[in-house]
Amino acid sequence: MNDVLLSVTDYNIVYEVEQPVHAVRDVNLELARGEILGLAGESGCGKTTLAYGINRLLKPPAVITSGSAVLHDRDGTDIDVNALTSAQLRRYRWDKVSMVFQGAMNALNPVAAIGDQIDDIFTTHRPGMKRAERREESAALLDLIGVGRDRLKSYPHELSGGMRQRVMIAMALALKPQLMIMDEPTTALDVLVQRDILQEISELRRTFGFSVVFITHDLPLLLEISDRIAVMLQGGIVELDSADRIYRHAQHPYTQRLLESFPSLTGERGAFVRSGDGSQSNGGSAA
Ligand SMILES: Nc1ncnc2c1ncn2[C@@H]1O[C@H](COP(=O)(O)OP(=O)(O)OP(=O)(O)O)[C@@H](O)[C@H]1O
Repeated sequence: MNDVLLSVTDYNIVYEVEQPVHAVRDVNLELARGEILGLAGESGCGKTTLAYGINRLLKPPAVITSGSAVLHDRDGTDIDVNALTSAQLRRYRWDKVSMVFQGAMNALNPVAAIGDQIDDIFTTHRPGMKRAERREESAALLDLIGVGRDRLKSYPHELSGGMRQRVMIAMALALKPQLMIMDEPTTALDVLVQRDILQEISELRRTFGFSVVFITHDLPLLLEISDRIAVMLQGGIVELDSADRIYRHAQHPYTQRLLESFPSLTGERGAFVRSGDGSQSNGGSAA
């Protein structure tokens, strides 16, 4: 099996408005299977546009003007994302690649029990599954993500924001995708809740082997959870390296400035010193 899950090559996206906005510029990126890649950079640098491109969620006036995104499926086929027809897209999204947005928890249907909402994904995408199997899978997902199967019959308003966001993550995991794109998935949540959820995502990807593209403004948080970090500036990736090297030896002046803008990183060293194996740091505040 190819160790690379996704190859993005010479990728450009333009919003074709009166003054065209070149939102993604000549991006080249290879995402490894099982890797957590952090996407950092200030507001407007093109992070969401790039993620939408990879998931074919862009709408006019956005146009992919050149380049390609290829997903190397675990079954051995290469999927040219730009070329997918709408029927193929239905299988690609959720099945191969899923996405969790900031505030996704508010996208839950307020008048349906969460168990039924997870069940719906299986009904749509796995029509061969029997009702009892769907129920068991939904229950297992709620256990997995720390909500608990006893909540199957709960309605969204009966759950905290953190629990609702966990339900959205459970839904994103339902079909065992190979890539999860998370766009500020925990920004709206309390810092401790956020940490618990991120810890679980990190463990789950070890168990299931999916890759994560994690988008956030919160560089300290990215340094903790990412294997590698890509730093974007004005649509381009200016630096891409292991989180550890970004933290200790950032090369690009913009990355250095970005690090300096977080006093918790540049003040007393230690708060965010990552362990030698590049995994979890010894904690520190991302607040
Ligand atoms: N529909 C649109 N029409 C024109 N320009 C757009 C549109 N959507 C986004 N842009 C522009 O594209 C650029 C990239 O935006 P994008 O939302 O991808 O950045 P971002 O890094 O994700 O920002 P944020 O962190 O604030 O979400 C910005 O200059 C933005 O103003």
